[in-house]
Amino acid sequence: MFNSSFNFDLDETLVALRDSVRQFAQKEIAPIAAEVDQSNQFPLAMWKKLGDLGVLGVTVSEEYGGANMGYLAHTLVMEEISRASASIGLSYGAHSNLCVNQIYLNGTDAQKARYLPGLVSGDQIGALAMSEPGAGSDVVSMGLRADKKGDHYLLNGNKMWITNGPDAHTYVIYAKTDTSAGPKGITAFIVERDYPGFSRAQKLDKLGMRGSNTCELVFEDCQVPAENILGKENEGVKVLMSGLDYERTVLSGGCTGIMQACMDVVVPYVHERKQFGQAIGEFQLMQGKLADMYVTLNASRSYLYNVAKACDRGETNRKDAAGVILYCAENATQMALEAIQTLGGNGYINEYPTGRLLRDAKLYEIGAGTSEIRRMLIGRELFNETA
Ligand SMILES: CC(C)(COP(=O)(O)OP(=O)(O)OC[C@H]1O[C@@H](n2cnc3c(N)ncnc32)[C@H](O)[C@@H]1OP(=O)(O)O)[C@@H](O)C(=O)NCCC(=O)NCCSC(=O)C1=CCCCC1
Repeated sequence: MFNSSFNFDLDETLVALRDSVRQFAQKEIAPIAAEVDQSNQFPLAMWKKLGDLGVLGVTVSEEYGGANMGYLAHTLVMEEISRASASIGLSYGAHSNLCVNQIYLNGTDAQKARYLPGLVSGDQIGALAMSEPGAGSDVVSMGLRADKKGDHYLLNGNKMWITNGPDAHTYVIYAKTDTSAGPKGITAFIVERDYPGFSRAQKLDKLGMRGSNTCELVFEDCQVPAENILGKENEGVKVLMSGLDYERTVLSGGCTGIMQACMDVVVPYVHERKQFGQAIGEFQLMQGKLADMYVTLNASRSYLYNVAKACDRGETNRKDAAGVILYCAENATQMALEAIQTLGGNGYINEYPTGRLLRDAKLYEIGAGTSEIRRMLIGRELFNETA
């Protein structure tokens, strides 16, 4: 393992949190990373272990069992778990940020009391569903309908590519309560897996992140009590958009975790691997690769930790949330490619983790908004604010 001595101005509490999660992740998660990838299966016993570690509600107040440590802390946890296994990191992020944090930020006291303790302890698993087969980048055009019938809503339609979908007990779902009102007709709901009319379709067979379970969700006259609206009726776009800013920030820790995992493989390898009578790390071209990886990881972390600190100050913004994940995700993919190149023939066989790191990294250029959507959001905002 390679740990940089540069500490990015993290205070003692954050360093202690990062180090304890690192210790746990290297002991409990790293040894099963290849296995969960090969088996295409998240290890369900991990949820309780993460709950016992106290990291499933990092942004949640103590009242609901959380650690109340904020977004930078959450990002550091995401990074250390993803460094050990990007798949387990992704499922962790979907549970703790997309589901738990959305309920914490937008829920009523009754909703928070009902759902958060079980999700934070790891007894329950959480997911969030926004994308649909026909609404990915253009998520606001979603077709899942929610029609009011007395004291409940009837949901009809599908959600697609849902992380933790096969296993979750609690889902944050976005649906159209007014199909003629565009973004002003979207409502967020909390859906429990046992609600009548709700089902999970088959698990998806993905290129990477194979240890993170993903599926399609099906709603056929699914009955959801009106009290399960998260936020206000027809104001779900606010929940969705602000959630994306936090999601893009915290999930960027998945990218820096993958970059760190690349360093963890490459640094010892250039010492051990001998060619032309010497360690390949003696060659300047290899030292150049090391230098580029180190600087790229530091630059990514610097941007990320600063955006996470802005979230902690209540100053999150769409441009930098999109910016940080754009930068970190593309760097993670490039770094995984360089790690494969550095290991040569060994980098290309599955005995080494580099191929998995590349397959896992690619997800972050697509999920939580594609690179193209991120560039569009940043460029449009920059152009408009400088007009
Ligand atoms: C969603 C998006 C940003 C939409 O763009 P447009 O240009 O239409 O957005 P725009 O015109 O800016 O806005 C629309 C309306 O919305 C209002 N509003 C915006 N922010 C807010 C806010 N904060 N509060 C209240 N209203 C807001 C805005 O006013 C507008 O309404 P109006 O038309 O004026 O009536 C889009 O660009 C995007 O980003 N797609 C990727 C989705 C995407 O990221 N999925 C990923 C899902 S998959 C996923 O997350 C994971 C995958 C795998 C791993 C786990 C996570």
